[in-house]
Amino acid sequence: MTPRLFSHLVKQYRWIPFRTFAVKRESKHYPLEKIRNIGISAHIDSGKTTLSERVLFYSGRIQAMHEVKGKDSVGATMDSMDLERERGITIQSAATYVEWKGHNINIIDTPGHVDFTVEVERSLRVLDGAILVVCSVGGVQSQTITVNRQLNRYRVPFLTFINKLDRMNANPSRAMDQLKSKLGHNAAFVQIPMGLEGNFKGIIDLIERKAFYFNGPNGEEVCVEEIPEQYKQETENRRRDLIETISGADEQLGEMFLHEEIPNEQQIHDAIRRCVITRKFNPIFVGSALKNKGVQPLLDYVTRYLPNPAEVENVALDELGKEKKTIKLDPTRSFTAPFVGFAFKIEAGGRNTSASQLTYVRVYQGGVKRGDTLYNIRTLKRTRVSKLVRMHSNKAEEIDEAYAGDICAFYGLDCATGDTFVNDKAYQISMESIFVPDPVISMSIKCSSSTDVEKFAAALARFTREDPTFRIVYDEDNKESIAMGMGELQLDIYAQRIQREYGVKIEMGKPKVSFRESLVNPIKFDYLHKKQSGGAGQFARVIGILEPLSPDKFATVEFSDETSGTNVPSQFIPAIKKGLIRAYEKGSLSGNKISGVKFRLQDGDNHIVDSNELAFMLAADGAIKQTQESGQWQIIEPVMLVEINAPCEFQSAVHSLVIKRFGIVSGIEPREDWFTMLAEIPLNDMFGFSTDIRSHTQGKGEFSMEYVRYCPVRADMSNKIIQQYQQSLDQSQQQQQQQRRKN
Ligand SMILES: Nc1nc2c(ncn2[C@@H]2O[C@H](COP(=O)(O)OP(=O)(O)OP(=O)(O)O)[C@@H](O)[C@H]2O)c(=O)[nH]1
Repeated sequence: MTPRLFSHLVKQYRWIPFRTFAVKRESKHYPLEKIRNIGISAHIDSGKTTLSERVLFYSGRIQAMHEVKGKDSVGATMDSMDLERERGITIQSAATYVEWKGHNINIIDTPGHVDFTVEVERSLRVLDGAILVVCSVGGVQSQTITVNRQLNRYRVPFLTFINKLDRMNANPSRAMDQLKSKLGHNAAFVQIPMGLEGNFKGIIDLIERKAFYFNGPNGEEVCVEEIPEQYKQETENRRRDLIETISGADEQLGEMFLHEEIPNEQQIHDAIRRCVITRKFNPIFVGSALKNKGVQPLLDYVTRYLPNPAEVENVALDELGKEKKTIKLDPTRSFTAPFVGFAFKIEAGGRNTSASQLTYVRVYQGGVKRGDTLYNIRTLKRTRVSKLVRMHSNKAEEIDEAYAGDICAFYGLDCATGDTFVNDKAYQISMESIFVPDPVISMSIKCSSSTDVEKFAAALARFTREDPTFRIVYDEDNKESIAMGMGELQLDIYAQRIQREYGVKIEMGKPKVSFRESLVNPIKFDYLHKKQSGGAGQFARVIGILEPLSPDKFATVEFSDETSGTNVPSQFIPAIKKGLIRAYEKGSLSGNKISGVKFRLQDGDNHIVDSNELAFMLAADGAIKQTQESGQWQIIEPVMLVEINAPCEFQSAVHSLVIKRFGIVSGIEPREDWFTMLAEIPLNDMFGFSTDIRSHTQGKGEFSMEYVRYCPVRADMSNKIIQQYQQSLDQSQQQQQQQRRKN
């Protein structure tokens, strides 16, 4: 298939329609104070989905509970995709809502695997609060650190649920110490457990000084009793710790503490709420989702401590006017203020359905009704809201209207993830988009049979549209399509989805790491692009320095306009930037992208007639080529932070495995008869690691990893990559010559 045909097919299939099963549901109009938009986020397998299932059950949203990979083979409600149920992992974030004691809680369950991190990113972007789930055995793990970073990025208030207290070696105190030491949280218990592991009976609320038991076959009967004698002293000690910790963060309680006044229950609750909303304090709750203990009180505290949509300041950027300013959005739930909605997730559709694209929208201001006309601020295109729904996992429930603070979904909107919608074309404001990390891994991808090309293109068009971290590029040198993503698991899941959902057999190449090229030392450039071939000529000159960025910025590029005067007219700066984007696509050492450089434009030249955008674009491109010829370049690669958990007897085996893969061990933490090892290992040396770790630990070891930074590759590796690239260039040259001769 030619690249043109391929890209034509990809474009043509962008609009595959999707779900049909919307049911009509009465939408209740909640006041702002009674709304909570929350996410459940955590490291892999901490119990997010299991917890969501309990929340749905206790709130009466579902009639029966099913386990993740449970014996009944039904699977948890929020893991609706077949692959999620089979593998017992969450792949896509899923939205639902419940009513809890007069409150409307909109919930998004997110995946734990780092490969699907954009799902967490987009959810946290639109939520007002979160539950951070931590396993009482694993404590703070590598993905907990990532989630914590994401919570910080969007300044999301959160509380922590330490789960799995029924497990062997459960240790909630250690987990809390890690939250303090590893994540710098100002944390204290609000609840403590009565017993642990097989002996875990219930929880004690430190503020109310009450014991909670969860009886009945599904823990649905919450019994509140006096605290057993044996826990009374611990309760008082922990309660004191709690008040001291909050007093350090909250002015009002701090004042009382100084004057040795004893705060009452309400005053403690109020102080915690203030500190949670301002992110000064992390209250710790405990329980076991699987054993149905601790979930109902957790929900009570979600409504008590986490903010309602009006308590979180949301701003948008005024796109009109020279100086862009931020505007505070009005959270009032009415049609008075102009509508502002943010598209944070897209489902571009399955194969045999008739409705159109489903777009998840968080409403930030005003309201929207079915039939309303909206404008996409990025494209200024107008669209009609043909169908408005609320999502309950994979089920769409039709509603008539949505207001500020709601999370809903629209059918038929023409948009991309991160677009802002308004109902008044003159009201041009946009909201900050979602942080999308760059892909770190790639594989060649093709369909086995030429008859499936159309379906294959349709599948790729859909998945690249839905997931901004999944990208397809066409490699001209090797004449093949390359799928790029965040990890082997993500690409493997898409390969399986293409086969299952589109019936297309595909072949994938070996995974390849996304190497990059970066500069070693600063280098000056002075490039003149001049062309005179009859008619209008082209003239543009750019002068400046290309500098390497610091290693922490190796994955980015920067540009600075340091010109004075009019040698480079300011209207050509965007064209220069465009030229750079093109030039950075392919380095000359290995054909990989260029990054980690700063283009400092200091001077240049123009011609009154012959200078135009194209000329300056080509001049920028030429300047980069010039620096490639004369500068010293290096190849850089993504390095991962790998966390390995295994029984202590395998520590030296795991250590040598890490060293063999060129890893640098940054810490080993023993706990009971297990240890946790942290190491930085190049992603390129991680292939097949899961098989190795299993075979070196009799199947008991497990690991997770996340991207940390780009680093220069080893010298031997660098030579190998350069050699391979040169060989592939020679080969394609020979093929072209042969082709020419044939023609
Ligand atoms: N012993 C015990 N196991 C639990 C508990 N909660 C969850 N699990 C188990 O832990 C495993 C992972 O649970 P999930 O709910 O899928 O965890 P998750 O965080 O949603 O997983 P990902 O989304 O794939 O990261 C499942 O086998 C659950 O049955 C708990 O409280 N105690």
